[in-house]
Amino acid sequence: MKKITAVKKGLKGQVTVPGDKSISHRALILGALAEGITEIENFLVAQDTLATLNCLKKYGVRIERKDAFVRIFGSDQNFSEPQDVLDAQNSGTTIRLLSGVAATFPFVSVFTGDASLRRRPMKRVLEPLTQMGAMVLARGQGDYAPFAIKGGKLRGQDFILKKASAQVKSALLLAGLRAEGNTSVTEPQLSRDHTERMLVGFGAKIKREGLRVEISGGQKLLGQKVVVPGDFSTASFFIVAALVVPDSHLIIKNVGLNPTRTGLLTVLKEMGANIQILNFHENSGEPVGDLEVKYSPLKAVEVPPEIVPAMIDEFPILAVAMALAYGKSQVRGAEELRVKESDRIKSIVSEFSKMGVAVKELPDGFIISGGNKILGTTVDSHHDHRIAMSLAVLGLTAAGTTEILNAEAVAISYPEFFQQLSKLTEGA
Ligand SMILES: O=C(O)C1=C[C@@H](OP(=O)(O)O)[C@@H](O)[C@H](O)C1
Ligand SMILES: C=C(OP(=O)(O)O)C(=O)O
Repeated sequence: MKKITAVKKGLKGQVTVPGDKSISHRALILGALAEGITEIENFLVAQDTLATLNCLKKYGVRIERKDAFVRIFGSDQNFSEPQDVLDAQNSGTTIRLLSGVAATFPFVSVFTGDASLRRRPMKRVLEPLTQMGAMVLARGQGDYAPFAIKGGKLRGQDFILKKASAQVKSALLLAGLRAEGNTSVTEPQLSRDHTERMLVGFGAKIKREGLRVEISGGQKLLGQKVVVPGDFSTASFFIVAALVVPDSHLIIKNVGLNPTRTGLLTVLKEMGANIQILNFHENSGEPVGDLEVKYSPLKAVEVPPEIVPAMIDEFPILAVAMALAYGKSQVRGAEELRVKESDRIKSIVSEFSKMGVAVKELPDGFIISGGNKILGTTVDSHHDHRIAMSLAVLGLTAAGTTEILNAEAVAISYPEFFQQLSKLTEGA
C-alpha cells in the first residue's frame, strides 16, 4: 500500500525517466539473434524487461548486465531448447515477441506468465505463426498461456491485421526474418515502429509502403550498440502531474519522441497544455528530446479513434487530465484497453469514481465530466502499473490522503516511481 498526500506547491526542476520499455525488450531480442556483440545503454531495469532477459538466458544466450548496461554475445546459433518453462511474468511484449522467435526454432518452447498474462489473448500471434508453419498447442481453445510452440521451417505470408498491434506485427516480422520468402504485415493504423527501426539499425532490409511493412527471410543481423531513450509512456505521468498541479514547471530530459508513441502530446495540446519540445535529435534511429511542461488549465477533449494506437498505454494518465479538465471528455475505439495488464476501462471507471470523478463506462472507452472535487480514499491498482501511477498523480490533487493498494505493480515498468515522485513533490 502506498499513501499519497495532496501536493502544496508546483513541481519544479528537471527529471529523467528510465529507458524505454519497448525498445529495451527489442534490443535484447535482436541482440540475442544478431551475430557478434550488442551493447545496450540505458536499458530499462524493471520486471517486464528482466523477464525477457531471463527467457533469453533460458535459451542459452549469454547476457551480462551491470545496472542499465547490458552486453549480449549474440548469434541465432546459440539458441537451444529451454530445459524449463519460459516465464514471461506480467509482460505481453515478452511472450508475444518471443513467440515469433520461438516459431523459427526446430525445438519446443513452453511459455507461461502470471495470472494477468494468462488471461490475455494470444491467438492473435499464435494463429498467424501456425499459418507460417509452426506447431502450437495453447490452453483455452488456442488463445491462452501456458502454450507450447514447436517451430522449424516457416514460410513467409502476407498478413492483414484487423487491429493495430506492435506486438503482433513484431512477432510476425521476427518470424519472417528467419522464414523462407517474404512476410508482410498490413495494419489498419500504424502501431509503434520500434522493431522496424531497430531491424534496420541491425542491418536488415525492410520495405515499408504506408501501413504495409515487408521483410524477406534469411537476412543476418549484426550486433550493434543501442542507446535507449527515456520512456515516453513513463514520462507521461510527470507530464500530466506538471500540467495539473498549479505553478509547476518541469523539464523531462531525454525522452523518446517517436511519433508512433506521442499521440498523448497531440491530445494534451488540444486540451490547452503548455508543452514544448527542446533539444530534438535522433539517437539509435529514434527521435529524442527534452519536454518542458508548465501548469495549464485544461479543457475537455474527444479523442479521435485513429490516434488510439499512438497512445495506447497513456489512457489511464489521460483520464487524470480529463478528470481535472473543464467539460465532458470522451474516449472511443479503445476496446484494446480491456486486454492489458488489467481491464483498463473497468479499472479507470471503478477507481476514479471512488475518488469523486464523474466517469461512465463505454464498451470501447469512457466519458469523463471533469471538474469535480477529487477526494482521497482507498483505491486499488488492480495489479496494473499504469493504473497505480495514474492514481498517484490523481492523488496529488485530492483533498485528504489517497491509499493505493497493490501499488508495488509500478515495478513492472518503473521501480523507482514513488521515490522520484516524492523527490519532485517534496522539492515542490
Ligand atoms: O510492442 C510493444 O512494445 C507494445 C505494444 C502495445 O501492445 P499491443 O501490441 O497489444 O497494442 C503496448 O500496449 C505495450 O505496452 C507495448
Ligand atoms: C500493455 C503494456 O505492456 P505489455 O503488453 O508488454 O504487458 C503496458 O506496459 O502498458
